[in-house]
Amino acid sequence: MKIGIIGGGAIGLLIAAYLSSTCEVTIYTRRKTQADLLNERGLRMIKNGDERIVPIRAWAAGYEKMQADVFFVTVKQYDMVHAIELCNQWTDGGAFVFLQNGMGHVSLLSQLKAQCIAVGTVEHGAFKKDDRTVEHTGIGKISIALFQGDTGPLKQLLDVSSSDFPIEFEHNWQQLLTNKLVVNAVINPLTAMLRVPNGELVKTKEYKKMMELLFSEICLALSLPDENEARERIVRICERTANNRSSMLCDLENGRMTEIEAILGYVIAKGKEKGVQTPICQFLMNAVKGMEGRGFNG
Ligand SMILES: NC(=O)C1=CN([C@@H]2O[C@H](COP(=O)(O)OP(=O)(O)OC[C@H]3O[C@@H](n4cnc5c(N)ncnc54)[C@H](OP(=O)(O)O)[C@@H]3O)[C@@H](O)[C@H]2O)C=CC1
Ligand SMILES: CC(C)(CO)C(=O)C(=O)O
Repeated sequence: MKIGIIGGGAIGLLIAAYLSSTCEVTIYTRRKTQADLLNERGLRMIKNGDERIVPIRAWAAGYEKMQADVFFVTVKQYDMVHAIELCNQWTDGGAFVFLQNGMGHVSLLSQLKAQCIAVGTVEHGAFKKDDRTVEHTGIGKISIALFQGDTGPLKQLLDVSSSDFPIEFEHNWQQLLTNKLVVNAVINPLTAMLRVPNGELVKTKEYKKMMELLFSEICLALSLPDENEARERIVRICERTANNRSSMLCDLENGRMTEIEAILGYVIAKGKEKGVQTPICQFLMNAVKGMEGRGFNG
């Protein structure tokens, strides 16, 4: 099976490392320097302190046709517009799986000229140490749900799923993404603003209250059907990833843009549609946007 991975970041490198033992994998990077490095020196995967080198093929995206049975699109939300243009121009077949956190990408998917489109969530923790090195910091799974078309080549992913790197299929894409959205909408902005690891949100009494206030607002804005289940999921993830710094906190610490627009921006927009006020979400969104691109000393 041929796998194309668009984006050589933490998640792109992680998927490449695991699937290359059973599939023909090509990573399509944004920068030619990264593709050259991966081709010359291989991908370095670190897990539990052990490292292994995985020989890999990489190309800079946007120079020649990209071919695969399944493409995983692993760029961040803010690069999605360009990624869709890239896919339309340089692919002419294959199924697409979009693995972004948040919901911003969903409205862009109708612009993709493809027969089979799926979305998914990633429960692994992955950290890109340099352009060829990824550390697998938290073992989880990838869940995929069909967004448009029929499952076609996606079914083959079940054959390459393993206990080390499970890939599962869900029926309802909206539910799959909403469940993850709520987790990210609560944990990410709070940890980013308070500058604490995920576990602190459930350990510190005052932070737990902040979390509950934010969660209540999100429940109303999204009309969540089962609040208790959603609350339990958030607490479970805070506990399971207690020492992790959320991706939003890491982005701010490193002076990068965040995915806040695709996460809280979406919740705020949904609130507006329903006439639900979302002052806490707006407060946090402004706080995070104000900190973007500065690093914490800026
Ligand atoms: N890391 C994690 O543990 C988790 C991440 N996710 C989600 O997965 C998604 C990806 O995250 P992550 O891998 O951490 O992000 P990274 O920033 O590490 O990787 C994104 C990659 O996309 C590349 N890229 C951007 N535009 C293009 C383009 N036009 N063509 C080819 N490549 C491009 C970037 O290249 P360049 O380096 O040149 O800018 C970068 O390497 C996000 O939505 C995130 O929320 C979900 C769960 C866990
Ligand atoms: C689940 C969580 C909050 C883990 O850190 C995450 O997805 C993120 O940091 O973006």
